[in-house]
Amino acid sequence: MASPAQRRLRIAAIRFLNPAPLMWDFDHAPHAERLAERYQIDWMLPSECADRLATGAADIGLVPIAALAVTPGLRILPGCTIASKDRVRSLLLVRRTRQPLSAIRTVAADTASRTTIAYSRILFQKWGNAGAEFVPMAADLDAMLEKADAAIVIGDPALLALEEEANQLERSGEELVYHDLAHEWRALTGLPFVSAVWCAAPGVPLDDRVAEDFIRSRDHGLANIEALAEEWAGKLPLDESTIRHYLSVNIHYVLDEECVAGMEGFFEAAAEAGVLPRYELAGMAGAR
Ligand SMILES: C=C(O[C@@H]1C=C(C(=O)O)C=C[C@H]1O)C(=O)O
Repeated sequence: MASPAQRRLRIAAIRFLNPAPLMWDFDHAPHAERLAERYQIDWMLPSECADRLATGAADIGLVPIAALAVTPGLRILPGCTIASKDRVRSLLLVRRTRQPLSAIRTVAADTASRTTIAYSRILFQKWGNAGAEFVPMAADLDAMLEKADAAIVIGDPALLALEEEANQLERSGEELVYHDLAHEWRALTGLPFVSAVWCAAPGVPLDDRVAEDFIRSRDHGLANIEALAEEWAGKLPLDESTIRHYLSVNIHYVLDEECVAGMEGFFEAAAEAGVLPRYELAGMAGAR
């Protein structure tokens, strides 16, 4: 087999809307052709990105940060993130209005997620409900709420569930509360909600060019939000203004000092709550 230095780097990418700005150069002229010589992109759910890096089936991946605490040897590429500094819209806890957070016994937990599930376990403890049981399920709000008291959904299915909020009441007759988990986290901790970062698997040789390719792609993506809104309005039943707001306000793509502090706060809280093994970010500096 060719060594990683000889073959293309295998990239585990997330197939939701939110990473679209990070992926711009890999998907669009004039850089896509050159990058395709160095990188092979595979599209999948966030939890699968974590699994691929853990098993060595990918070289670099957009990895839910919770995976850092359970996968030895992952290295964070500087500069890029999927984070949110307040409302995110696509990380939802949905519960029945009549059942308060402290009374929820079972939570259907989106199998696409690693990070949001860990944040939610911490939040449930902070809400005085350490006993809530998390049951893994595919993202399908109606099916989840049939099986469990509440549901956590992330990514595109969450954005669509929020759009459907009004119809949902009509369809099921059940009044639901939609908690924006990034907003809840910010309200309780004052920290941004960091979901994912680019990571390299153990043993994968990294030169500066790799980090530069990803940072440049992010910058080009952020300069092309209008084009992305138009492009994605054809792929998802969302209007351009919703997508534009999501990509330019709800999601934050720069792994800056505040996000590094957010990650440190998350790992500290997760270890204290017994949700993840203790993990220290090794002297990471935030990007500007
Ligand atoms: C903001 C989001 O962040 C995602 C949430 C993740 C998780 O919960 O593990 C992982 C990667 C991100 O794509 C989202 O998809 O809605």
